[in-house]
Amino acid sequence: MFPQTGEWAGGEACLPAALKALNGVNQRVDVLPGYYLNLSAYDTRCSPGLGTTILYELLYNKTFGINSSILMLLGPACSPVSTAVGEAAKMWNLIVLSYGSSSPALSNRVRFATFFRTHPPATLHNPTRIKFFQLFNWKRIAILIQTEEVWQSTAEHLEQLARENNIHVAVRQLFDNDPSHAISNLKKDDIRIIVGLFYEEKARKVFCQAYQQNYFGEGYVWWTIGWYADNWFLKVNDIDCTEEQMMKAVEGHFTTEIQMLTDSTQETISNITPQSFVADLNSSLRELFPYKSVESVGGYVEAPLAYDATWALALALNRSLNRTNLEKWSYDNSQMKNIMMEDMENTQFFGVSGFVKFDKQGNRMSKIVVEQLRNGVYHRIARFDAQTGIIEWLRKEEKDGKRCWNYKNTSSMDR
Ligand SMILES: CC1(C)CO[C@@H](CC(=O)O)CN1
Repeated sequence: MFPQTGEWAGGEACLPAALKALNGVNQRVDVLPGYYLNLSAYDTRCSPGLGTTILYELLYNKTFGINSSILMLLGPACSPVSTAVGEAAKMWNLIVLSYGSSSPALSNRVRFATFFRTHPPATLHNPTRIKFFQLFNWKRIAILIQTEEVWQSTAEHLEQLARENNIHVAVRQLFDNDPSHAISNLKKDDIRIIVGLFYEEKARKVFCQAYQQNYFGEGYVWWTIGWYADNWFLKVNDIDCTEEQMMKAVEGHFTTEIQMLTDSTQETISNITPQSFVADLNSSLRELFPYKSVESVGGYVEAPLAYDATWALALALNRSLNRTNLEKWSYDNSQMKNIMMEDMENTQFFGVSGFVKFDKQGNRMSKIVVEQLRNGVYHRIARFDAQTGIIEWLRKEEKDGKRCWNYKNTSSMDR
């Protein structure tokens, strides 16, 4: 399931990436020997209703020319579609492997018993936020949340981690469309460290309000999401602030985002390096989307996750060959589903998105990259691995952590 339009058209780049992985799998004699894996792709348009309809057609009407059961589902991408399809799929013992869904709700193993994902949940940002608060002895924070399930469940997880690490969440402000009241409450409570959980369009409204209420500058530390468009704060046509005002409001804020392409130059499971994967994908995307820059093709950043998800499915099926007969697969074969679940949980390999391994909730863990905006440009300053607790500083002047942001007096920020 690869959305080509809708809220997030991630399938634009992720389908070509998945097909490249499939091609690699089918060329290997040591993976699924004697079998040829075929992928039938469908555009869900990021719609839960359409995704559920496609699932039903695949399972029953065979109108897609499929004369046998589908073994596994690659996708959906968008969280709302994964929520609908992922909850239904378990009724047919169907393994679902998403490459693009970030909703923390999908970690619920009761609702989504057969759901796996190579795209980590949004909650993965939280250990990194806590790590930095500890580094700078920031004991009192606030969370500003757009009323969307993905952000509210991320906020709940962040509050739980904060409590466990003696960090006080002094204010938790929710807003739907207009953040002005929430911002004035943060200012009234003299909050200095703010974690903002909202989509890009709302981020513009938040920082425009912060400017108008003079709630910005060196005494305030904003933490937001790193996967907005690079110049998101300059798209001022939907807010009543100028570009210059927005530049002032957003200056110095930090972002966290999941690292989806490894920095390694080592060959991956598919015997190619991550760099040659990118070069190959770019040339394909230039042909498919000649009027777009490759970076602006939907799902470009997540394409490595789709490539690795395809390899993960193939390797899991390959493992199951030793214990079952794929020809015997049918939707009422729960015993075989259990074998495939175990094989998914035991599948691990080095892919183009880094090391791939699924935890008991079907989630894959990754590193988190921390950036800071300075004079309108994002600078990568650190990378954090929540599993090892290791922080890598990516710029030497930050090594001692003291001169990171040349604030004259950090004590003003630990209030
Ligand atoms: C980082 C992002 C853009 C988060 O949303 C994901 C889509 C979703 O969760 O619906 C895709 N990747």
